[in-house]
Amino acid sequence: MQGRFHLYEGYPIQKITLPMRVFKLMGVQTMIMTNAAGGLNQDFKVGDVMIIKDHINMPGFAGVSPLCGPNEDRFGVRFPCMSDAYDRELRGLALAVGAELGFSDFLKEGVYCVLGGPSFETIAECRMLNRLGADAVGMSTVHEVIVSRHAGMRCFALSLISNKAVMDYDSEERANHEEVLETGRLRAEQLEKLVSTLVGRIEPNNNAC
Ligand SMILES: O=P(O)(O)O[C@H]1O[C@H](CO)[C@@H](O)[C@H]1O
Ligand SMILES: Nc1nc2[nH]cnc2c(=O)[nH]1
Repeated sequence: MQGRFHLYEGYPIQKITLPMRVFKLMGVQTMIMTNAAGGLNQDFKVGDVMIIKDHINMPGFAGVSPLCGPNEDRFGVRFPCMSDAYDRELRGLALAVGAELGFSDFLKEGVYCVLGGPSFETIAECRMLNRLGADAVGMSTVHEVIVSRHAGMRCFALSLISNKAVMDYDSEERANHEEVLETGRLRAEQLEKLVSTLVGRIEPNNNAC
């Protein structure tokens, strides 16, 4: 996909994730997703690329899930497991490929937290999310992962740390979308290289879920 749909654009969550079911019907077995996210982990720098190892689904806590409603049995079970949402093998492969490409300095692993947006977080919200165990915060990806996993597709996802979440009341920094876009432009080539090399290393017969 070029781009994606977001809750903050007003789309129902089932429409946001409809493409995942189309991919499943087309025979796709592995989903690779990328996003831009604010860095909550104080060790992260702008421009770091975080391999997502787990997520915190804030809208899910409030009952906003793409799987709400009657279960579509032809895709998956009523109560899908999420403790293995981000494929361990692909994460390891991505770290190895990143090292080979000389990207280890900016390649990290961590937990992504999704919020509804479109407002960026307050300082108190950033502090809370960090204490809850989130390393990065954004407004996408998790809904797609949930529907992909429900349908038995493997998931791999990367967050580009496009800005640092503001955690300090004395800070003059302000989250803004221009910085998000600019960081994306600066890392685009390396991200493309990382993903295309990774795709070339995925064994077709490794894909069975
Ligand atoms: O998650 P993606 O769409 O990559 O982008 C992230 O960056 C945008 C905000 O700057 C929001 O869309 C947020 O979700
Ligand atoms: N929620 C959220 N989404 C983002 N996308 C890019 N940066 C951010 C951020 O700081 N917060």
